[in-house]
Amino acid sequence: MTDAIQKAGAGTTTVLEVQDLDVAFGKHHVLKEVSLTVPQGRTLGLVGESGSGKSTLAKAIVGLVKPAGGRILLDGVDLTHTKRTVAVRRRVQMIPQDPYSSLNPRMTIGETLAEALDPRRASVKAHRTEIEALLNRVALDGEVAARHPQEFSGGQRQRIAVARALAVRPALIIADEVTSALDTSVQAEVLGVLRELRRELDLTMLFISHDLAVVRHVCDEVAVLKDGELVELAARDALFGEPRHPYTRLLLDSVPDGGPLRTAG
Ligand SMILES: Nc1ncnc2c1ncn2[C@@H]1O[C@H](COP(=O)(O)OP(=O)(O)OP(=O)(O)O)[C@@H](O)[C@H]1O
Repeated sequence: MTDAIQKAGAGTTTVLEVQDLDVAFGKHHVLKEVSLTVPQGRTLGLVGESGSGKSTLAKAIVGLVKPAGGRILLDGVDLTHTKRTVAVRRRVQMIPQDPYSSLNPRMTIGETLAEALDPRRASVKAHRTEIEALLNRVALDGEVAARHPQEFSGGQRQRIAVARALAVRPALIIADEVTSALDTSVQAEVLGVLRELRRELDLTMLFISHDLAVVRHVCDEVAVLKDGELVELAARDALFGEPRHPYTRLLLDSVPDGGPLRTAG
């Protein structure tokens, strides 16, 4: 870590704590001693060029990638040394990038949400009220529960994916490029829903995006990854107003309006 990194959220409960995380694929060292925290009710943005390691960090947190070193703590429990039981996996919910492949096409929206609410008793009938409330939370009508994912637009599917993540009542939501497959107007619709939910439900979120404008719109703090190293972590306004690390300044200079980042390669 460099001295450009400011500790965020002092004095609040920490939900996610990543300590000196190392991930390697063979000889390729993809994450190098990454440390960050996400306090309760806050959204941390994670930005960086393509290949900087953003998705790898998300995968390590949900247990899809095994770290070579360091620790990941969720509500103080060390996930790197804990068996990923169903109960542990439910504590972190990922909203993936692709709304077209993330929902099971054979299940109705109601069945998908019922399963997320209660895997042991995934009955739409038993959970009808909660399902309707979840759909309303993401600005959808309760009657969509009877329909299948392929009947919806990309933005609607992404809102359904948000509802499914909420249904699990996770400690942490990881949103990995949730708007990058969507048109700009639809992006705004999904981001509006997320902002509203954060306020109403006190959600704790790691929000991964290569799009600085989106991050500025949604996040409280922002972490900058460069070639697997965390070079800066600061409150949103500080990062956008007075970036301390030269690489952050470079990223901001390359997009004066805060628009999408240019990617490497
Ligand atoms: N399973 C894997 N095996 C080998 N290398 C991998 C694997 N997954 C990722 N990598 C490599 O790790 C590096 C970081 O990839 P990662 O997907 O985490 O970057 P990213 O910042 O999320 O990029 P993007 O914005 O393009 O999704 C890349 O060089 C990638 O090729």
